[in-house]
Amino acid sequence: MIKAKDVSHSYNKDIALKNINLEIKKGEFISIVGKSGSGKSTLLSILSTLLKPISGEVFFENINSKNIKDIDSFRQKNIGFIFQFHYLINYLNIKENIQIANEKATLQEIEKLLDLLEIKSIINKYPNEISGGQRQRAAIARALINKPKIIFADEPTGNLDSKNSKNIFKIFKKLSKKGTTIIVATHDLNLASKTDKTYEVNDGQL
Ligand SMILES: Nc1ncnc2c1ncn2[C@@H]1O[C@H](COP(=O)(O)OP(=O)(O)OP(=O)(O)O)[C@@H](O)[C@H]1O
Repeated sequence: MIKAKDVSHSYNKDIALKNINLEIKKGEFISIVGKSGSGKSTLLSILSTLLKPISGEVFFENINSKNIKDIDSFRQKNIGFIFQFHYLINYLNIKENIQIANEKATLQEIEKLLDLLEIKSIINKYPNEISGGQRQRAAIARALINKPKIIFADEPTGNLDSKNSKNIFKIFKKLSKKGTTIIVATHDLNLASKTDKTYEVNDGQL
């Protein structure tokens, strides 16, 4: 489903990634670990096509990411993003925050998703009225409303305690069992051990 071929990247003259080769299959739940500055976020940004590598290629179902038009449309339809900070909009309630990602989403679809994430009761609450774990789950709901085939999550539990972090990984596991491909960068080796496969980035090498 996702393939990286000889991917290297540098910022100015600093090499961030060296010759990465990687293949991720449909429905796999993958973690990327490594110490701070090792290149996890850079790899995630390149794999998700948000960042163009200096050299090498990334493919999604055989679409080369160099094919900007096709890849933009693929990204829009098929990829969901979750970040360390939730980026919910404070003056919108949770339902409205989710509708921002998909204005055609029905109340029934939103409720079903919130039910899956066990936060149905907060649908009319505002981000500053709920807990950090609930906010992150709401951000996951927003990423899921378009039914993405692939989810990229960069340190999604970075702001959460261990109980909430474990819950988020349980949700990812559930989604991957239903066929969603999930790629998570984390510094938490315990959480990484819950995924199907873990890759370590060390000084830009996999
Ligand atoms: N926008 C940028 N400009 C210049 N250098 C950058 C930029 N982003 C990352 N780097 C450098 O690239 C290397 C890899 O950074 P990256 O953010 O991918 O690591 P990381 O493993 O995600 O780190 P962390 O766990 O701290 O988020 C580091 O040396 C970093 O300083």
